[in-house]
Amino acid sequence: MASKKLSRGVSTEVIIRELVRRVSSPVSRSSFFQSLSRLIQQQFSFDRLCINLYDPNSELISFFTAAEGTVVNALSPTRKAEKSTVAGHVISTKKPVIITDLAQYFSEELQNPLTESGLTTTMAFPLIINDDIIGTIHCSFVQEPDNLYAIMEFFLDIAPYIAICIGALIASEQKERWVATNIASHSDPKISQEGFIYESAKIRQVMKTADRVARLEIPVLILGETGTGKSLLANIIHSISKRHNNTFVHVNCPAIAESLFESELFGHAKGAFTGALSSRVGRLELAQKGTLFLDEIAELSLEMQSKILHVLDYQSFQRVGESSSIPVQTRIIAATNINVDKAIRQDKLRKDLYYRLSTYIIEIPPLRERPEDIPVLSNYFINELSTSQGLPKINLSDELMHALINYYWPGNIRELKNVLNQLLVKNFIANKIDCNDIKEVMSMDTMNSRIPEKNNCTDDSDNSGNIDDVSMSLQEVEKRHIKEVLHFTKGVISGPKGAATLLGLPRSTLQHRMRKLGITN
Ligand SMILES: Nc1ncnc2c1ncn2[C@@H]1O[C@H](COP(=O)(O)OP(=O)(O)OP(=O)(O)O)[C@@H](O)[C@H]1O
Repeated sequence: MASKKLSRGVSTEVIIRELVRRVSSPVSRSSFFQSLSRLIQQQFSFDRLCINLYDPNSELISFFTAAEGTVVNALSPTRKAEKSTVAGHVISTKKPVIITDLAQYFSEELQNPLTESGLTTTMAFPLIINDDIIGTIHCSFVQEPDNLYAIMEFFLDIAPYIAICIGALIASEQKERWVATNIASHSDPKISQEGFIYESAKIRQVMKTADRVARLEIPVLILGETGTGKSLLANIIHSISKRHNNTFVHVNCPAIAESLFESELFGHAKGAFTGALSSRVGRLELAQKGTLFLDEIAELSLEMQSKILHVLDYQSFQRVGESSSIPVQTRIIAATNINVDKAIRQDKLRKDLYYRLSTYIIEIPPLRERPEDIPVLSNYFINELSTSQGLPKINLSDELMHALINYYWPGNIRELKNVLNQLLVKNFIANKIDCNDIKEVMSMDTMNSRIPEKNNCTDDSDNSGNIDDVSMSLQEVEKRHIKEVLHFTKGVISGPKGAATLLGLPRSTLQHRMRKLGITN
């Protein structure tokens, strides 16, 4: 296939809208990929197009779906993200790669399957959501195209949207999987059909409220500590609202650099600033008729907060570098894990925005205040994690369950999930788990105070780090816990053995928290 000149007939904006439209209704990976491939073919010809997904925990790359075009037999569908490979390099640097002479680039001893299939030129781009790399997209050619630069620009424009679409598709696959495994047992009243697992009366009330609020068109503010399920609840509100056939766009506010936030959210006109080579649709517009979820909204600058207030008041916005207003029918759900009164007093959160958002506030209580949820959540996660990772299940003895129920859970459900994951791995390696394992996994040296004295798990523990000490604020507890984990990982933040993985947080979120809590590494 020879490369033809890049047609500017269809703008990237039209392609993006078409992609978003496709993922807004139920779609399979292969039909999404075929549509993408067809839309790209309308712009220029290529010989191979492929998308890889990346799992940071296992550091494995897998095909999103079968590649389009030239067959490259030697490529294994799941492989390690080695830096010596094109995909591995893009994943480790988060930067695109363009190679115009594959045969020369890869030495003989490092034969590349692409070269063996007759391809000479390849370009690969990172697929990034909220600063986390979820995969790579590769486009390869038998002959170097003469419009290589224009093709590169095209992919640079479109890659962030492909990432968002793939993220949405995978999230909906996960939800479907959950429904498939749990609907059969949904006579069990402990599991909500929408994917929120609970037993407590407190969460029953939260779900009741969410169900009512979802049917209204008002903004919602979700409050709760980190890892309590604010993002999951926002997603549920969207999926039971009238907007469920349109897109849910999740924006993790602190993960986007302040200088880029406005154009990320509102889009920009061509030439609006240096580097704005073409116009771009923002995330607000991507969520047209759907829901925009602004996570950790109080971390935004006051200027950006006032622009969001404008959207709420006038249902319109302006792209950066454009003077005309674009009407938008997007529902805004916001969340924060900070104390809002304090944030308003400290001028971190605009009072007017808070009032506008707080038409309806849903507060998710921390896990330690609803211990009834711990057994049902634990059993659910053990099933889910052991199935997805092919690990044998564990039976939580009364003693182990007691330890889980009496822990303070500063990282809430995210931390519980992470602890159970580590226990599954420990059990797989040693063929058993006991209180010592649980203590080790939960950094119990400092967090053991809630385990009753009679519990065997405490017999050799030092109770000095008593987090029930009323003088200790939650922030202090969080700070102390993060410091402990960093000490344990010898300062390593990312990677499978890093603090972010142990705490069950995205790396960028952990770094943000460390900055906020004044923790230097
Ligand atoms: N009740 C629940 N049932 C099942 N899974 C849950 C529940 N609550 C939270 N989770 C899971 O726990 C993890 C953390 O939840 P989520 O990201 O929604 O928390 P969050 O409050 O938005 O956190 P943060 O403030 O750090 O953004 C996710 O994997 C989510 O699916």
